[in-house]
Amino acid sequence: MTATADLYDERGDELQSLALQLESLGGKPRFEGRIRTIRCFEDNGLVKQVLNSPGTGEVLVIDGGSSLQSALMGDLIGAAAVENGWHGVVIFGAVRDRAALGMLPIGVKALGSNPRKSAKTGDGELDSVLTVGSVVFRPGAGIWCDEDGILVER
Ligand SMILES: O=C([O-])CC(=O)C(=O)O
Repeated sequence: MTATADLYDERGDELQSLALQLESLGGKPRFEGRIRTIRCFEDNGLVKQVLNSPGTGEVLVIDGGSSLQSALMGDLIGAAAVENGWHGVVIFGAVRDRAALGMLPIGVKALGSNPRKSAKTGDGELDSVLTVGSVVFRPGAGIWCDEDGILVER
């Protein structure tokens, strides 16, 4: 994968760059793909459902309202995402099972972690346009993540 810094030098303002600092918590610090999105709040029913379905080459971006009160993904959902071909998950919220997630061959970026689980009613919105940290995440747009940060197609 091209480094995000080189990609930015090539494409410049065609790309949005996320200034918000997320932690890299998956086994793959570098990942890219097409965006799918979920908006939810302290409820990961929809996240569980989507990552248990085919996501070949895609990156799920989750706007969890930046809540760190409960985890939106752990090692079981992470393993399901690997099985289903997802390239990565970017979470504006928390995960749990940090140590296990770090061993999985998938990209995970998140604000942090909390061992407390989320509700599972399935409340939330699938594939809407998200705006987080001044970056617009459109379903189908390209996203590139590495140690330097996150770039998203406009
Ligand atoms: O089920 C959950 O809420 C998340 C979790 O712990 C896992 O994915 O292992």
